[in-house]
Amino acid sequence: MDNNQPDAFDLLQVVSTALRRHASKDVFAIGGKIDVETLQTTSSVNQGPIVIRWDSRKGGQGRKVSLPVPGDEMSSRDFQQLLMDCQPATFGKGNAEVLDEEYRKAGKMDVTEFCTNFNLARHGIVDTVTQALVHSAFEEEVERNGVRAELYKLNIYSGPSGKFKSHVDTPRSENQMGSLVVCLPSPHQGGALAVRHGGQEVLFDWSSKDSDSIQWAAFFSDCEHEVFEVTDGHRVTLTYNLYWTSYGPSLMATHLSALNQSSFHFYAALEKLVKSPSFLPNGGHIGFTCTHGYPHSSPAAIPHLNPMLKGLDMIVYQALKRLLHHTGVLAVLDGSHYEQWRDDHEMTDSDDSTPSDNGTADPHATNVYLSDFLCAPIVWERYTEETSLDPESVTHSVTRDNETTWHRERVFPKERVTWLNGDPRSFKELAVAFMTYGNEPGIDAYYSAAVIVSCLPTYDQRK
Ligand SMILES: O=C(O)CCC(=O)C(=O)O
Ligand SMILES: [Fe+2]
Repeated sequence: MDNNQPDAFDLLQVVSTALRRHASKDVFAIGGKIDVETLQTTSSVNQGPIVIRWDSRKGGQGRKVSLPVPGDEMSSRDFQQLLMDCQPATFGKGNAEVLDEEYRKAGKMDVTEFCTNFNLARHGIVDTVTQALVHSAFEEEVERNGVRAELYKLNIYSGPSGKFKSHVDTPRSENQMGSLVVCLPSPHQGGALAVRHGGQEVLFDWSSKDSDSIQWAAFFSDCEHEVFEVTDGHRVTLTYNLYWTSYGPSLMATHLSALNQSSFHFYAALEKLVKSPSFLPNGGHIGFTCTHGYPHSSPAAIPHLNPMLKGLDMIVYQALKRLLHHTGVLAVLDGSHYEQWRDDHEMTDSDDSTPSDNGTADPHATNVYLSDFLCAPIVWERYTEETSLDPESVTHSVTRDNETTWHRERVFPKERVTWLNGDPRSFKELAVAFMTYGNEPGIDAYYSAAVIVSCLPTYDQRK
């Protein structure tokens, strides 16, 4: 073995440390890149280069410059004028605003002095920040579900000595969660941004000779950061303050008034249905078969499932939740091979309480096995004459102190569900729910489809 090679165990240890339980907190700065080429082809309306417009102090005229700055003389002159129209950037020291070029050497233009066609939302930057940072800060912070970015300043750090020494940004409100820096296409050398937190550092080096991309970084407010010296060229940035919002993309599942449901045709029809005395007067379950697939592999994923619903599934979930409080996303297990097996062995259903048709032939209702997770972990089922593949009574083993015991549990109750859009088992997109393992070698599987099921109270209760 090469002694200079690190031991695989040490390498693994580094990975484990990085991924340790609270690793989410280690995500404190993220960044990304947009190629200028992509920029010019992603929108039919807002095509072309990034443009900055401002009122020049020279003659009070409106000026504009495109980035990257085209090679012609006039464009270079406009860019020079932008440099001249920027003011020396200050920074906060205690309560005072200080100008000290040893600490910060940069030009700035306040947001009231310029405008730009650069559009954060168009490039998904805020979406990415929300996705990556909101979840890193999630834990107890219930009201922090999304992020809003507010343009703050244009800054130009020019070579040979543009810089901003180590500092923490002053929060502008208690809702401020971080800062976002977007580096516009302009050739420069040096000027890397270092962001530090908890003894770790992330470096964003956007220096480039050919200014072919927009690069950005976002970080939490409590991170110390610094811009190293720009040795050549001009590093042009837009800075944004990032604020928490109480509403975010994943919140729709719990934010029931987010959508005006009454604008949907089906909502009025559904409301009428559940208010009708002739519809399930003794109560029951109503279900909707999801139109998208939701792969999940553990019960722990359940709390995160509702926020992930897509399209019509989310709209129906909201509607049912609003009308009938007890609504959940579940799986329907396809127990057909158990039923076949049972019939072949001329056995009756093990559970006498299995709901029946009650004499009313409702073509929309079927008896199904429900699971409260969409794709259960492998459940070890021991084949016995009586229970082979019975979804209602899964047998699983627990090994403790080298001793294995077998448990039988009623994990997948059979319920009668009235379907709003058809029994999921008639849809073809069923996902594997769990695998069973018999005494005989061989593996079998149940299949499942995601459904939204609500409990409908009796008519007297829901009146
Ligand atoms: O330009 C950067 O990368 C960071 C600028 C900065 O830290 C600030 O404006 O407060
Ligand atoms: Fe800063």
